[in-house]
Amino acid sequence: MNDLGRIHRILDANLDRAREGLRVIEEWYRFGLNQSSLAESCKNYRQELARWHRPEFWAARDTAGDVGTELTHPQETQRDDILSLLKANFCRTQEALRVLEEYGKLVDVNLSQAMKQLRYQIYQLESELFANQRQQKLEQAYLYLITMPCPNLFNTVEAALQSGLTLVQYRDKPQTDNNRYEIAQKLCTLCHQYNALFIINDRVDIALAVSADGVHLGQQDMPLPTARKLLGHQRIIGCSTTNPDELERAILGGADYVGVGPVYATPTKAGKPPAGWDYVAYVAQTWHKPWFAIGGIDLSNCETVLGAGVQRIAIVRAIMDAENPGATTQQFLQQLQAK
Ligand SMILES: Cc1ncc(COP(=O)(O)OP(=O)(O)O)c(N)n1
Ligand SMILES: Cc1ncsc1CCOP(=O)(O)O
Ligand SMILES: [Mg+2]
Repeated sequence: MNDLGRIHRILDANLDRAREGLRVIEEWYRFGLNQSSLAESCKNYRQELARWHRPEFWAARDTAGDVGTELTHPQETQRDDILSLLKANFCRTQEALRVLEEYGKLVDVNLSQAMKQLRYQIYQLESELFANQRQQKLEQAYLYLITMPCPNLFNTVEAALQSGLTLVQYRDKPQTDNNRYEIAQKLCTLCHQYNALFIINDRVDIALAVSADGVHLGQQDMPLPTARKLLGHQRIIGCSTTNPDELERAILGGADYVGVGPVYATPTKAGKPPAGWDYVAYVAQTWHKPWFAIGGIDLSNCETVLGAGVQRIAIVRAIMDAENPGATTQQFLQQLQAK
């Protein structure tokens, strides 16, 4: 085989690779998310790749003589969750397109240009998927667990995740940065194993460092527009609010959700006065994205809170301090579902 034949062989393998990666992604859009327009985009990209697959590329195929068929990285045989599976297939597709773009330059400049364009389109698709995926999960979350430092932090969070919790915030004020980073990393992995969103309190840098799903910012934390610049639109930003002015700033800044409270005075946020039920009612009328009532909520007053127009709640002590955090999580979820 001459060099041209070898290049055709590379193009053949990578056209297949890109199509396979896209097919895996397409199936999730179609059957996992019921998103027909995104599934359709994948199908169109696959068809475009098929149009570039010329007979001379097929003719150069030599599967039996491919020295790479035996090379499998251990990470390829197992994936932790659906997101890592999708990420791996986006990566596979983009790499194949990059190879096609480079080797295509030696054969057909139009093919090379088309592959470059397609690669950008796939990047866009990936960004949309991950942004979308997070927003959808947020929409579906009615119970938000906020952690507090405790000796059995991981077991407590895992028990809640096992009971169906899908949204966790890591809040750990008196902590050194290196410990905070390590704990955040472990919690992030744990939450993603259970397909739950993982948010970091206060710290945009830690959120970026551990690839968390987002950050929660209070009025004393980094300004929302700055955090948005750093985190981009793929990640979630939540804001604490206690009055209509703060809510307006959150709306203008493009917050994805807001915390509303404290609805009751709480030792977890000692000294912060309750925001008042009028403000709760105001948010219910004004804000159309997810919002979570927070502060002093437990199983004994949850029904009263839900009776005041609240649909979502954020909890620290009532779960973190519970004798049986899994059972308590279940009881909160049952009360929320009954509404
Ligand atoms: C969901 C949610 N709502 C409110 C807060 C409080 O944030 P903040 O006012 O910044 O106070 P700290 O939690 O940082 O003490 C929150 N963390 N989460
Ligand atoms: C962080 C925060 N912000 C307003 S109230 C609160 C703490 C809520 O904690 P708890 O659920 O233990 O009352
Ligand atoms: Mg804060």
